Amino acid sequence: MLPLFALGLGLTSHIAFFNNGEHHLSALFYLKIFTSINLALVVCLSYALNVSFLTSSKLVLIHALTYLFSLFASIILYRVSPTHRLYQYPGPRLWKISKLTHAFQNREFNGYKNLATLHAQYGDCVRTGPSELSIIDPDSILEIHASSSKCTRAAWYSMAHPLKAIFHTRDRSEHEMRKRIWEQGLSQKSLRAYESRIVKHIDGLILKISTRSAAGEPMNASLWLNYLSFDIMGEVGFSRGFEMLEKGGKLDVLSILENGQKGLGVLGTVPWLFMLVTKIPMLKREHDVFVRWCEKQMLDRKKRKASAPDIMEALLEADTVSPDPIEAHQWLTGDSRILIVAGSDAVASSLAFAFYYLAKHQDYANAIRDELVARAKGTDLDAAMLQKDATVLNSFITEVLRLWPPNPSGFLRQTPKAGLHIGDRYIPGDVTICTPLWTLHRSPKCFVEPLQFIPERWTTRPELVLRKDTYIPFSIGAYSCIGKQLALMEMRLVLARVILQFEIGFAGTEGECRLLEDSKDWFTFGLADLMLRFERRGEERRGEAQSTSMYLSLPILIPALIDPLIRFFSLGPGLCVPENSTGIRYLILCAFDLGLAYMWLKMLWMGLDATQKWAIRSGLDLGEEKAKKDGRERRRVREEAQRMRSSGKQLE
Ligand code: HEM
Repeated sequence: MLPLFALGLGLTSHIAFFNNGEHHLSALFYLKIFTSINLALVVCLSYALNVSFLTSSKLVLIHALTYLFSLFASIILYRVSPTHRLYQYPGPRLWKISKLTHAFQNREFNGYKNLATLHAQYGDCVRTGPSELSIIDPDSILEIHASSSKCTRAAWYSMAHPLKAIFHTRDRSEHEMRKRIWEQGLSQKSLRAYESRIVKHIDGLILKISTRSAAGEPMNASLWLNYLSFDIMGEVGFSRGFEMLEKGGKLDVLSILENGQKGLGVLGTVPWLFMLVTKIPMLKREHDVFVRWCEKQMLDRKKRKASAPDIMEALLEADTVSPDPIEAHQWLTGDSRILIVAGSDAVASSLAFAFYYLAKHQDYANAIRDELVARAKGTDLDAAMLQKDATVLNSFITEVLRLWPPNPSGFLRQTPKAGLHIGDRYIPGDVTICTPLWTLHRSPKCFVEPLQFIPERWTTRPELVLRKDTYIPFSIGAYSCIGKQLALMEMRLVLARVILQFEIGFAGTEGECRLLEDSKDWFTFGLADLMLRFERRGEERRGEAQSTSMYLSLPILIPALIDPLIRFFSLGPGLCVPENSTGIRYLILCAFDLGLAYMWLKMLWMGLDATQKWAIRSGLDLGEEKAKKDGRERRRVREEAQRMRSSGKQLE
């Protein structure tokens, strides 16, 4: 009788309870309740039936297992049965039964590749979970993501619980409120204020590249770009330098970030499991270290008065007016975490893939360089000019983000209660929809020659773009990337400055570079090594230009500069200022000499080609502070290069 009761209870709890609503936040609670009830039953039965604990335990265990068997059998049968609301959608059977299959398939952090394989096999709309579809139908994008869409964020986003953050907010109005606070630190005015501070860090990278290039050493661009984006994020996010570029591998911050993120690539596919794991002390250690580290950055910033504006400023201000201090703390910790991950990881990976294509396609690097030289017309490389005039550079970046969007597995939305019509397809309510960006951006329905890297599709060959509305590396609509303009500004500044000063090539052969094949999908990319060789363009050109200039101007410079001095100190007859020239006549002749020298130099300058001019300018334009230290710095670079050569030391 009792086993029958347990069977019935399993069936009923599935139909009446587990089959409705969301349960991912309560996994640990259910586990505790189930264990407690069974322990209580052991004790009660032992007293009620007057049997030993061992006997009552056996009895309870049999019935608990019967209950679980009935519950899971019912769940599994329903998920594959024709009565299931997603039955008509094709997909692998094991994925339909449980998202655990998805997690298992992602065990090598290859989530985006798994989704691409499924779409190749099953078409544009694949059932990737009991209640989940992955869709790359071009007609679905606006329906799912545009501001007018009725879809909201899926259960996946509440994984940071109990922390709160803009990225983890599912409620539209709450999200809108938080977004308004974030926008203050990312307005056009703020971006303009960040620019020079960002350039300072880019100069730091250029110095490192110069060192390596002078020593003839390759460098792991994946690593150094990570350091750079992390430093920039520290600067504009928290007004503090993490000094990653300076200290390099000596800091383990990146491994904290890496360990905190990794779990998402596998367990992120099963939100309830992720929540469970991040609640169990033994298992949540890595995750906790990461969250605590982010919290510490936020608390440090809270104590300091920043000398310049940053993104945290508005968030901290909102904190002071919040009525609930605990909730305010959760918001700040959660948002700091998002700022640290989103602000550094996505830019680093986009830049790494950009450098890969620069090394692979030297002709694009040359085209970008020529355009920058022509458009800038001798002015500085500021962000506004790059955004407006650097068409080739911008099309290059756009194409990199098409082929390698930093969130390759895309993002998840949930259909409204009433369901969603996409063309003649009906998707029931409360279904999770995944938009796998990597696969979508490579769909032949959206782009001609979709697997080829062709930046011209965004400029001179628009016929290669079939569906522009499917290009969404930053997402679109209410939940789209709030840091898009900051990210693009960083990318443009880094690429323009490096391309102007260096030739970029693979350290080995292109085939030896495994960036595209071996980078991991941790929701963002865990980058594989990208070993590049940089060759300074400015250095030898500047040398050339300067020595030619010195050589040609000597005949005029010597009399022009020395002669007046000779006359002034009455050291003897002048070379070209006549001996009897005094007073005003003397001054006029000196001015004439100097004017002549200036014209000579000007003519020399005009004789240089545009790239040589840029090389000289960018060499002189490494920031005020550095310009002062230039001589010292170059000596240091030479010495470091010498040391590395003699010891054969690899810094990475
Ligand atoms: C190339 C670089 C970047 C790319 C491709 C990118 C892409 C994205 C995407 C696709 C989303 C939406 C995800 C979703 O809805 O699930 C997003 C959200 C977000 N991104 Fe970025 N991102 C980049 C850089 C940045 C930077 C530099 C910041 C720094 C502030 C940033 C901050 C954010 C934030 C705060 C959100 C959450 C927005 C919200 O919930 O309203 N991102 N990003």
